[in-house]
Amino acid sequence: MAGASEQQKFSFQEILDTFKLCLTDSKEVDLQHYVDGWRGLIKFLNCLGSIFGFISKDASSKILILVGHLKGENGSQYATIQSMVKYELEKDLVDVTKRGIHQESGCRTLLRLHRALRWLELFLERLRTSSEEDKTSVMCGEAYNESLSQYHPWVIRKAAGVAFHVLPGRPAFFEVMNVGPPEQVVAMLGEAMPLISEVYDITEKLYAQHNLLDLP
Ligand SMILES: CCCCCCCCCCCCC/C=C/[C@@H](O)[C@H](COP(=O)(O)O)NC(=O)CCCCCCCCCCCCCCC
Repeated sequence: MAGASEQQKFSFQEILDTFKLCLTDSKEVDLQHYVDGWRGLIKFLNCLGSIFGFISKDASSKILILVGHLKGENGSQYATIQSMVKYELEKDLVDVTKRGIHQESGCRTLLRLHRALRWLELFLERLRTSSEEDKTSVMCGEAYNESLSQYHPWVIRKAAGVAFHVLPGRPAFFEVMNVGPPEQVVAMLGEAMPLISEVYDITEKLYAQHNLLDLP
């Protein structure tokens, strides 16, 4: 996040603002902003405790792969998710049927984050419409079961379930989000959700068009 050091308190608003910047005028998804949005989320996750370390580590490693592409000699091809897909498919840089020599393709790496974005969408929507007595662990678990879990083996699902249990309760969770009183959190989410959904939907359609949704 611009200007904020790792330890500094940050607002969840900043993270969602970064995601908002993802959409270009022609409705393409800017990869640098997408990556920055995830960086913010990982930072937030790290504030929740070391039990989430295995999750943030995996997400960070995927971010690093994408940054490598962005900073690489063909970086300009990675300006948007659309240009990345076009470039990698044209140059045969994607393992379409089984894991092979292109395990770190932008397409397969981003797909993992894209699937996690669906979890985020479902979780934030639950958070937005929740009431005081609702449990974040339940909201998080339900969102996970409806999305990301289908791509994970049993051990990961089990570990994720254990981690969800130690999530702070709704009031403390809102506190960490550092947005203001609950009404303000709800309003902020209401404003940001449509944009996150749009980023998700555009990516989903693009991947479907090119048969990339099952990349190994
Ligand atoms: C608030 C609690 C946050 C809980 C996060 C829920 C998601 C649980 C994901 C569990 C992932 C476990 C780590 C390992 C995953 C990998 O096996 C698997 C497959 O990778 P591969 O094909 O390269 O082998 N990787 C993935 O599916 C990518 C997972 C990326 C997860 C990123 C989660 C970031 C969460 C950010 C939290 C922000 C919370 C904001 C709420 C207000």
